[in-house]
Amino acid sequence: MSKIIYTKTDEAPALATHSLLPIIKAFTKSSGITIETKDISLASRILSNFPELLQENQKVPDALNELGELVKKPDTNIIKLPNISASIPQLKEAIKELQSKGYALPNYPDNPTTDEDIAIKTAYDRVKGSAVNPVLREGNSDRRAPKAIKNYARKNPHSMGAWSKNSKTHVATMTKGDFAHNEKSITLKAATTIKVEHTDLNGNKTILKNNLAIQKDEIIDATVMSKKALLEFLKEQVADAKAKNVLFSLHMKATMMKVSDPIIFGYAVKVYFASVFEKHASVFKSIGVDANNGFANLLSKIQELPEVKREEIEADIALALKNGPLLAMVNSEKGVTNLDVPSDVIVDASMPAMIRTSGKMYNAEGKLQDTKAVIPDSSYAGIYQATIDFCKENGAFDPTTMGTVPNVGLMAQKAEEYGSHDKTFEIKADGIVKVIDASGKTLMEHTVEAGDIWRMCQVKDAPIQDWIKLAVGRARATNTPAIFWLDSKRAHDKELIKKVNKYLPNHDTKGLDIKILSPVEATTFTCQRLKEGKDTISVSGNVLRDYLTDLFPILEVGTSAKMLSIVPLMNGGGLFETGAGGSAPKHVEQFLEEGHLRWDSLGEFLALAVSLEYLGEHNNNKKALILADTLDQATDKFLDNKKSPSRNVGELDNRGSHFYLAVYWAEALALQTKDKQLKESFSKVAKLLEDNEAKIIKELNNAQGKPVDIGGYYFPNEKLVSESMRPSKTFNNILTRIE
Ligand SMILES: NC(=O)C1=CN([C@@H]2O[C@H](COP(=O)(O)OP(=O)(O)OC[C@H]3O[C@@H](n4cnc5c(N)ncnc54)[C@H](OP(=O)(O)O)[C@@H]3O)[C@@H](O)[C@H]2O)C=CC1
Ligand SMILES: O=C(O)CCC(=O)C(=O)O
Ligand SMILES: [Mg+2]
Repeated sequence: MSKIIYTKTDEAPALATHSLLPIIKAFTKSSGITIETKDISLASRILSNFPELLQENQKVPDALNELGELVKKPDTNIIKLPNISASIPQLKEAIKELQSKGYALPNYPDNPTTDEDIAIKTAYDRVKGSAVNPVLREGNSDRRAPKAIKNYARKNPHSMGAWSKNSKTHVATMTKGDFAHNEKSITLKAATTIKVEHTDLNGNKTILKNNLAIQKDEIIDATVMSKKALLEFLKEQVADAKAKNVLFSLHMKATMMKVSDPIIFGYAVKVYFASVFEKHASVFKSIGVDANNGFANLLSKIQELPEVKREEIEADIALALKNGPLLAMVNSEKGVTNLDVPSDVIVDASMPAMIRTSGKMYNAEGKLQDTKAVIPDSSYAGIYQATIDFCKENGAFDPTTMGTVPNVGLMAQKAEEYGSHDKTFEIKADGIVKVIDASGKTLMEHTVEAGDIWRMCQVKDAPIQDWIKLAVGRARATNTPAIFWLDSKRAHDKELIKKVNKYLPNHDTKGLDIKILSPVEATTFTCQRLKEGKDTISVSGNVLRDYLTDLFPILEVGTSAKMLSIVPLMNGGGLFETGAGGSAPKHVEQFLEEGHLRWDSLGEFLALAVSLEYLGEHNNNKKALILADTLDQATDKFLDNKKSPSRNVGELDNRGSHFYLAVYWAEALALQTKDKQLKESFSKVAKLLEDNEAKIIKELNNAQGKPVDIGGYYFPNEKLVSESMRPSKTFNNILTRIE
């Protein structure tokens, strides 16, 4: 059977799906292809965790779990759109919305004490943060900008802010006491089962993790972020930002690093507003202010207080803001700061956006200003400073001439930091944390203090071998130099370098240019080549995969939404991610306010083409191959004719862009000669679409310019969304008539 699974997710990509999916279904129906949808939206993931509390008609299947099984099967073919990785504030909003719609869900217990509350929190924590991608990614990552996209950017460059040598923008990162400096790493010679044990100063032992199976040849690391060192660092940075008159901005990955980074974020909030937190400590405790959920949590909690108290605290906040450095803003019009919500500023997207904008962010007056970008852990922060240094020295990159940086990323089976949440702990008491194997031998140990964040990461051998193979394959296929971004001075990378040296000789690398450079050296080397118009493959671990596949695409083509993002699954199937970015909450905001959706579905078009090609080859479905080929032609024409959504209301938006893709796809199918049925059928469709173009565009554009009600945010009303995303009766009728 020829089946493609299309994921239903959240926010802008979910809205776009309501318009695009009916087109995809209509175009593939006659080719024996089934498109099945699986709902992995945040709302659906919440609901599937509490079947016992829901009425029969409210229950939803556990689609994520089903997909998690399917990705291990050889013929699976999934198109995965970006989904929300929920921070606690987002999770709470989603729960509230579902409760208001009659779903008897419990509140999120902040400080559970009873067994029942602990069980509820555990269930919600399964949904929290980046809960989807690590489950589906049973393969490594191959992300690149296709030629057509690069050519388009070269001919139609996006704006790039100029860089000045005098820019005061810089990255601030820790020089001691962080994860990078405390890391220890080993490769296991034999399979074992380990436990993680904390012993306090009185000799009391607590098992933090038990029975963790480790495979032969697996690399494990352990490290710790010192709370004291972190606080000292944050205090220095707040003072230094004030002294240098630059914006204070914090760039974390509180969504993906869902245990460690909200805690670090919370310390930044507490340090910035230290005077307020110190003066009102007992009041904050009584109303349950949780800085880890952001400054907005404080603002909303104090609403519960009597007016006099609230006003006193508000005055103290205003004073702290006046005395402290200016804060980078997420939305200056609405007064949303960089410290409001931990998921508003996510390092992979936020740093490139800043670099693209001359190294500036917005201040409270809505003006761009130089910035101190605070990235506490120094493991990867250096790549941004190196990029900033390069831009200061050489000026901004020029999209019309610059090369490209595809990435091959080690990602499979929850590799490295992005699989560490279940092994990350906020330490309760001073003492020692040991990783102990099945024979009782201590493999690694750290002296810790209360409040430190200890974590362990794993990466299995098979994914590493697959990653090296993929890197060589891409270098060979494109005859492009490949750089392994690995630091010979870092404990984890040392182990990885041994494996690269061991497994590279298994491949034919004759004539290929393959190097290992530290991330900072690799950045400078790659940027230099990039500027000269030369291409360089970055072969990186999981975190740098994430960072680099936003950084370079945003500089090269304006957005990572235009990336081809393939995950060849290790057991043979294909996971085709759409773009390399996220679910664009700002786009939903605009859509709800003015009925214009600026989401660009290019990532979906690219993913669909490779998914159809995969299906054609693996299921011997010739029609699927024709659909793939003609879709690529349609995408080329779509770019040539500039049919991407505009940012402005009243102009072509996501829906109109889908219409043009349909026109060009039908035309390409009508022109091909390999399949008579497709030719005949789509000749009629193409004609109908062309003849009705003006009418359809009018119907689509008429739907803009007014607020839209879709009956919810996380769990909108399907009918309302569908109606608002498919406002052209003429277009809808043509689609139903495709045979
Ligand atoms: N694969 C996945 O599932 C991923 C999920 N996420 C999740 O997405 C959410 C938002 O993350 P965030 O870091 O803000 O990053 P986003 O990538 O969603 O947004 C950053 C900006 O990139 C631009 N952008 C992104 N995609 C498109 C597109 N298709 N068309 C046009 N412009 C686009 C938009 O710029 P502008 O506003 O200027 O138009 C947008 O505001 C979070 O919940 C995060 O966890 C993030 C990354 C990957
Ligand atoms: O899963 C997430 O939270 C984000 C994933 C991401 O940013 C990426 O893979 O590029
Ligand atoms: Mg990313």
